[in-house]
Amino acid sequence: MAPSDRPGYWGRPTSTLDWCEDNYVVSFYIAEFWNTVSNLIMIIPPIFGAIQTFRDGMEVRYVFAFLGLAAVGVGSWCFHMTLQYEMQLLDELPMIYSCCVFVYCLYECFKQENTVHHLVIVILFMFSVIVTVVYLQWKEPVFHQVMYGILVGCLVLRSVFIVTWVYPWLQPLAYTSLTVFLMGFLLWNIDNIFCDTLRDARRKLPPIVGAVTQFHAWWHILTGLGSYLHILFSLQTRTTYLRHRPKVKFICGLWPVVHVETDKAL
Ligand SMILES: CCCCCCCC/C=C\CCCCCCCC(=O)N[C@@H](CO)[C@H](O)/C=C/CCCCCCCCCCCCC
Ligand SMILES: [Zn+2]
Repeated sequence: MAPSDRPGYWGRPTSTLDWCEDNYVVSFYIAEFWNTVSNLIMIIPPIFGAIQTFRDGMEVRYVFAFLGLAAVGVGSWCFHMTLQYEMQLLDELPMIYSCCVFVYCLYECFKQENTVHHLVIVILFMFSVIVTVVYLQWKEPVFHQVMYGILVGCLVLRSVFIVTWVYPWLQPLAYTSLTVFLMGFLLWNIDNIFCDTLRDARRKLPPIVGAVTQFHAWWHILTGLGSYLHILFSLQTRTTYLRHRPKVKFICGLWPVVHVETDKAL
């Protein structure tokens, strides 16, 4: 049966990008199976992070940071499942918006509690609007990638400043986040550059190799983890500055969360 006749087929791909994973191979209902399910790491932990942050009475910007990451995960799930252009926007535009929230959190971490810096908000809002309008007109993925890269570069510079000059003891968390993120970026590039070789290898080798060599899926996992750790770093910086005595705990001895004691904790 041709893919277009199968139940669950979402229609001819209309996205401007189609990744290296072969389409509709694992499931009739999911165009890129591994690229889709790997988004769970970007959805589930940040939701718990948002709940914990809300319960601890922390500033709402950190709840938005966690929810922004979860929104990227949901958008990315929809995109890889369908390969439809509208879903691609649901994946890529929230990457810009949530990164702007991260930038705001990290550049405003040494300000009085619950103060709002309107100028920074206006600048980041204008940046988001301009990127959105230009990208809707000029459907060039490299434009989106460069804009996203600029925001990540701002986060890296600010993180390095904080752990060099203010809180050196946060270096392990900051550099783990950065290393994990950059490893993901390396695999994202390998997946794009060596796609033909990877596809050939997958066809000749056992199916398990096909699953573990989906480097775009690994990019989701590593960038999801790196971004989550980045929010923890940002939260740790902020709560240390506010003298809220943050504690990093490991759920099941494995998964890191920041617990904070504030007067507003529920
Ligand atoms: C100091 C640590 C920095 C951590 C920064 C974390 C910022 C995270 C912000 C938002 C979360 C986004 C999570 C990424 C989800 C990816 C979803 C995805 O795969 N989307 C694709 C479509 O499926 C989309 O087309 C992919 C775009 C990839 C763009 C890659 C550009 C990366 C640029 C990295 C530049 C590094 C600069 C380093 C400077 C020293
Ligand atoms: Zn993706």
